Amino acid sequence: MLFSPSAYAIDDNSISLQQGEVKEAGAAEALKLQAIGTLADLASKQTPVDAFLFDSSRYSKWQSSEEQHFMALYYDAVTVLTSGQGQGSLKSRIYGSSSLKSKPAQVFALISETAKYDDLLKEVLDNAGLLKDEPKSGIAAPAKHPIRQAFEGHKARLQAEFTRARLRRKCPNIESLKKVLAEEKGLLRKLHPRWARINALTVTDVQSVVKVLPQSSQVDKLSNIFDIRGKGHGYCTDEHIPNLLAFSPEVDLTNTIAYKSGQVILQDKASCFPAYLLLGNENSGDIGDIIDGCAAPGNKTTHVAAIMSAKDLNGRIFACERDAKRSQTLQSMVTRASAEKKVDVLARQDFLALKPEDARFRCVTHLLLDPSCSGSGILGREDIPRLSLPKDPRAAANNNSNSQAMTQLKKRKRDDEDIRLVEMDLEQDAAADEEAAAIPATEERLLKLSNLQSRIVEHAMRFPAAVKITYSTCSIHEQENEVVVSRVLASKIAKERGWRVLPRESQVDGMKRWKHRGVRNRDSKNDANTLDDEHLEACIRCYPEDDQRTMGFFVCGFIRCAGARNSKRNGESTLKGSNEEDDEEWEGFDS
Ligand SMILES: C[S@@+](CC[C@H](N)C(=O)[O-])C[C@H]1O[C@@H](n2cnc3c(N)ncnc32)[C@H](O)[C@@H]1O
Repeated sequence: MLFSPSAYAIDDNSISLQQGEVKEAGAAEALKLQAIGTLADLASKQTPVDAFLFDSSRYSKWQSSEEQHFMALYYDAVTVLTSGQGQGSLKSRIYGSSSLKSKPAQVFALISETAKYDDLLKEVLDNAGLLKDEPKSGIAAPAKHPIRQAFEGHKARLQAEFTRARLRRKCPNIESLKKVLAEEKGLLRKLHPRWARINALTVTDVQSVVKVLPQSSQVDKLSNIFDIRGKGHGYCTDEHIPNLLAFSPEVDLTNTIAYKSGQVILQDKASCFPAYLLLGNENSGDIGDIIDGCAAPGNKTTHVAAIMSAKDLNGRIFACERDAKRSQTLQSMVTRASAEKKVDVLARQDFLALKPEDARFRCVTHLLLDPSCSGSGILGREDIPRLSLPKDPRAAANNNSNSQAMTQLKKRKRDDEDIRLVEMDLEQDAAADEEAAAIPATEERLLKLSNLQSRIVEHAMRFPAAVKITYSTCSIHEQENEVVVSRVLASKIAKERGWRVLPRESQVDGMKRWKHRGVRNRDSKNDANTLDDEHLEACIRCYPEDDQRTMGFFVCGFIRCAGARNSKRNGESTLKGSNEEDDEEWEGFDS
């Protein structure tokens, strides 16, 4: 029997195997076949699962190291799926494994992509009777590349069955087949757009950029970007965040000049909330300098810079990052977004070690805090597959002897290489975030995280001129969200300095209109969420896989009451140039 679709269930971004099912003869080999097909699909980036079926010859020319890389990747996938069933989610099994030769992110992407097409592959393989012919050891053969050889041996039969499977679904072409398969699996409901923020630091006219992007026709509803029935995908302008566009996930913007030159930044919609909430409503008189306390890889930092530029605000942005490697990514991202003139990267700097009374931070009025969290809102790679694959070496043979063309080519390659390095950094950061998300969110872990998160917000409240803070996480857990807000509001420093939550009615328009607000006692068992209804209204939540199609996210704004801002005890009044004559003591609010 083949690897049966009933042997696993795709649920909540994880695939869990039911014990025993995959031990059937040939199951592992069938999965290897599925893996090859899907891998071929991802490698070609233009045709779906049949890429290998129709053109397996292309892979026979590949260098052995690349072949080995491919082989290791799907052997790893088989290992993951056939061992450790019932021991945690797919993600935790991959990221927790010490025996994989390939990158965990690639193995995850391979399996989740394969899972999309397993029904079709099963049908094709079943009908081709492939495993029936090789009953003992599946389709494996002993020579150099057994799976490919076995596959090629049955190619004609597989091709015929594949065509029949397509025609049975009344699909005139591969593109429509992909769509039907996605519908069969209910994947369309789960599809996540490719969110793209147009960078106001380099672009003044959004339309001029959109014109040169793939899928440049505008659709009116978000759900219509997924409507690919022969009409093209189009893009949709977001209704909450300025300069944010949604594309179909199949649209690859990373190859465009606009992306490479930093005019377009790929950033989930929810991740755009904090900077917009922090600055969207502010005028030049309200703002001094800004600290992004936990900045890498820099999406929110560059968003802050873009809003400041669009509003013609003068302050500086201090972008603080504790981790050395991620500090480099942050610097690259700041450069790529053309934000260097506005941003001082404080590399390897623990935000908690910054001294609020340091003269450098005298004029810091706004702080954005997006600390490490459980990452439970991060969408799995089955929603956003990102797989780096070796390049087809034949593409490189396309050389030109003309020296001018060669020079241009070299330059482009250098540029591409730079982009690739930043991409790799971002990819590794994303993988690390996913890795963190794969660690079980035990009560103990959530409590530790929430302790640290509360400390970070309370530390921000100590900056003498600070008047506004946003706190955000990509977690769906109350313990890291509303509970942190409760704890912070109850803290000594918040009371002393007159901090309170930014009420919904004072929020910038797009955030005021956002429908998902804070929750109480959904998962916290310790009654630590003491927020009243008004506080909950002030909190903003995002849920993965609802009709808004964002990742899971939380953000809350804090502001300082007017009376407290003028208190001399708290340092300077609010902004640059304040005088220091008033010596009265601020006693703080009671609650
Ligand atoms: C969730 S990520 C931030 C994502 C970032 N805001 C963005 O939008 O691209 C959290 C980052 O904060 C850093 N971090 C955590 N605690 C920190 C601290 N105490 N000081 C400085 N950086 C910290 C982590 O290394 C990590 O890079």
